[in-house]
Order: sequence, then structure tokens, then C-alpha cells
Amino acid sequence: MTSLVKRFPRHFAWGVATASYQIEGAVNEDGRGASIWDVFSHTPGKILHGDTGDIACDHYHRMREDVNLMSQLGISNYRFSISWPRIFPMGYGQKNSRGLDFYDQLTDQLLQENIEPLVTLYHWDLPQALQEKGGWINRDTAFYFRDYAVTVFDKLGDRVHNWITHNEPWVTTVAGHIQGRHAPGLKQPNVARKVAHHLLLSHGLAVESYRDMGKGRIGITLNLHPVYPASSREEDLTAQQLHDAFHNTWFLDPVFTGTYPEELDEILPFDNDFIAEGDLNLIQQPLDFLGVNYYAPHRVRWNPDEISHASLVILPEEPITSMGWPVDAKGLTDLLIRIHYDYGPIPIIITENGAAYEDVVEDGQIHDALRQHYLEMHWDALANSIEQGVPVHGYYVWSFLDNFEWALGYSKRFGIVYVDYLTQQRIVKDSGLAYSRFLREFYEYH
Ligand SMILES: OC[C@@H]1[C@@H](O)[C@H](O)[C@@H](O)c2[nH]c(CCc3ccccc3)c[n+]21
Repeated sequence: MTSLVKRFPRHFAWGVATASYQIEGAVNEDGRGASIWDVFSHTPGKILHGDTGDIACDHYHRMREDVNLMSQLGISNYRFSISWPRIFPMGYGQKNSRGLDFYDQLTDQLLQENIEPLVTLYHWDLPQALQEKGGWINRDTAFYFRDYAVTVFDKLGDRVHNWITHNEPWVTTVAGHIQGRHAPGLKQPNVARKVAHHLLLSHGLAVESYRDMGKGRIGITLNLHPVYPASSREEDLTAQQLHDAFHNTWFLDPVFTGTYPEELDEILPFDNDFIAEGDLNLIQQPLDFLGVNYYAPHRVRWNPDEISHASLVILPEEPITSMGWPVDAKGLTDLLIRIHYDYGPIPIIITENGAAYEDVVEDGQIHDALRQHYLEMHWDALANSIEQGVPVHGYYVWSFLDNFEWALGYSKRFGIVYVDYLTQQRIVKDSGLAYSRFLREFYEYH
């Protein structure tokens, strides 16, 4: 392990990540308004076992304990998201000062423990009141997002200097508006291009506003995958191209080149009546970093029945996590090299990487060797990327705590800290102890 710490630069930001709806609970407290995930999780049949985020990890009431635990583990960077409906219960208009106060206190607590915050403005919990006005299908939502971002920049910007506008707009677009497996639960492929555009427009508006207000760094987080063809057959190579457009360049291209990939029009044709003059210039705002959420590569074969004209192929012998995702750390290196050479030397932060496995509590301990191995392999792959010239500035484990895993509820555990949801007891897993040892070695070495 020690040799690994030498392969990362001195100021590399090692951290952990969470998101508001997945850990906070307290959904009806201190003036918080409803989010689309409150409505979706309370809709029968949407979430496994009927789980909701009503309590989750009760982090809203346990924030100090959780920050203290991070500090005890020697964690010095924490990525969290802000719940928009805590700030604007109706999405815009009347601010909720008690909601702002929570994040104000969280920020102060982090800084007291010498933990650097990285704040995600949107991790999927849109105020329900805005959904009732069309949500991301409505262009107005992009401007309400800008106003929400400005409010948060104003409140926290003196102490928070690292910002992410959106977490994975692809998931909001596809899972939320095509597949219907995430909030708002729509199955309307014909609105997908418009939803993605409005999400990206809101990103550009927030970045533009931040440039007038803040001196820190701002970026966007995308879930990206290297895409490998299952064979060298022409149809599988075509599948690779279309799948890459659907999963990767749909969002990378507008953000970094101000254009949409033409391949996308083959699978999601649209009449660009929703793209206004200047929109793409706004979306292409220069960024300080790109956040990359990496979990696994995609190996694809041709399948015209799928929206991307590709189906995922899992090789019979390849290891998978309990999400069914292949374990392949080299995919991270391949992905970062591709981004670096296709989109230029933009600094990269791995804003999520981690694994869900079945955890068992034995004598008050969790021996999650598979998760520990997954993480260590990905740190090695990240070091390889850096050694090949990719400017990687940070890495955040998903996740600090076991938490509400969206449509899968509490059935999947990604945390390096175990949460007993009956007692809310936190138990540091072996992977969390290993991370702590690694961080100690890193800081001692540097
Ligand atoms: O699924 C684990 C995590 C989620 O808990 C995070 O909230 C989300 O940012 C996130 N993104 C990904 C990769 C894309 C994806 C999202 C949701 C479900 C399945 C895959 C994995 N994860």
C-alpha cells in the first residue's frame, strides 16, 4: 500500500461522498418542502420493499456525529449535496432560513474538523412544486435552478470553494424521463433531449452566475463509462458508437464543445425547437474540473431493440458486484485517457467510485474484503492514469455511509461505514479502516 501513496500528488483530495435525499431523513422538518423523490418513494411499487428516504441515515439529526467520525478516520474532503426543497420549499420565491442554517452548520462543522467541502447543488431531489409546473421539461426550471444556486453561493460561498452544479444529468434524463425507474417516473422518450438540454442550460446559468460571485472552482459530475464492443463484428462496432453517444458524448460534447453528437439523432431524434440562440455557448462555460462517477465499463453487442441499439454483455467469468456491475478497474484508466485526449487537459475529480456487496455484521465488525479490494484496485488504476498524464485532482468514495439506494431502497450497501437502520448505529467496515490507514500513510508520506 505504501508504494501506492507515492504515486499520488501531494495535494490530492481524498474524500467520501453522499447525497441529501439518500442520508438526511427529516423530510418534513424545519420547513423543508416535498421533493420529487418524496412523492416517488411514497408511490406504491416504485421502490423495493416500499422503502422511502423519510428517515434514511437520520443524518439531519446526526450530522455532528457523522462529521466527527469522518475526522476520526482522517478523511479530509467531503462531497455532499444540498436539498433544494430545504432552501426553497416551493422551488423559488420564499427562502427557508432553517434549511440554509443546516448547511451553514454542516459547513462550519466540517471546517472545524479541517474537512474541505465539495458541494453538489443538485443530486436529483427537485422540489415537487416545480415538477407540478413541468419540472425539467419546462425551460423555466433552468432559471429557478440558477436562482437557487445564487442563493446557496451567497450563503456558503465565503467558506465553500468547490462546487458541482449537477450530479449525473444523464440519470435524471434517462432513468427519470425515459425508463421511469427514477423520479419523476416518466416514460416519455420524446422529451429526453429537451430535459437534458434544460439540465445543461441550468448548469451553464449557474456557472455563469458563479463567475460573477465566487473565486472558487466549479464543475459538473457525469456518470461515464468506457464502451467496449463485444466483438469486432461491424454491428457491435456500431453498437459501441451509438452506446457511447447515448451514455457519454450526449453530455460531454455540449459541456466541452458546445455541440450535441450527431449519432444521438439516430437514436433520439428531435426537432430542436427548444434550443434557443446562445444556449450552447452558455452550456459550454469553461469549467475548473470535470467530476467523473465511475463504477464499471460497458461491454456492448448490437441490439436494435434497445434505445442505444446496444445491450450490455457480462462475460461469464468476470467478477461483478451485488449491483451486477463488472469489476474492472482498467476501465477507469481507459475512460480517463479518453476524456483527456478527446476533451483536452481538463482537471478530473473522481466524484464517485465504490461497490455494493452483501455485508454481514460479525462480532460488531464487517469484513468487507471484496469492497476493500475493489477500492484498492481503482486507486491503482487512478495512479496509472496520473502516470499517463491525466490531471486527476481528487477521489471520493461512494459512499461514506450505507444509504437509500434509490429504486433499490436499503437493499444495497455502498458505505465504508455500515448503518444499522433499526438503531442508526454506525459501524466502520474493514474497508473504512483500510481507507483510514491509507490516508494516514498518504499524509505521513507527503
Ligand atoms: O448506485 C450507486 C450510486 C448512487 O447511490 C448515487 O446517488 C449516484 O450518483 C450514482 N451514480 C451511479 C452510476 C449511474 C447509476 C445511477 C443510479 C443507478 C444505477 C447507476 C452510481 N451511483
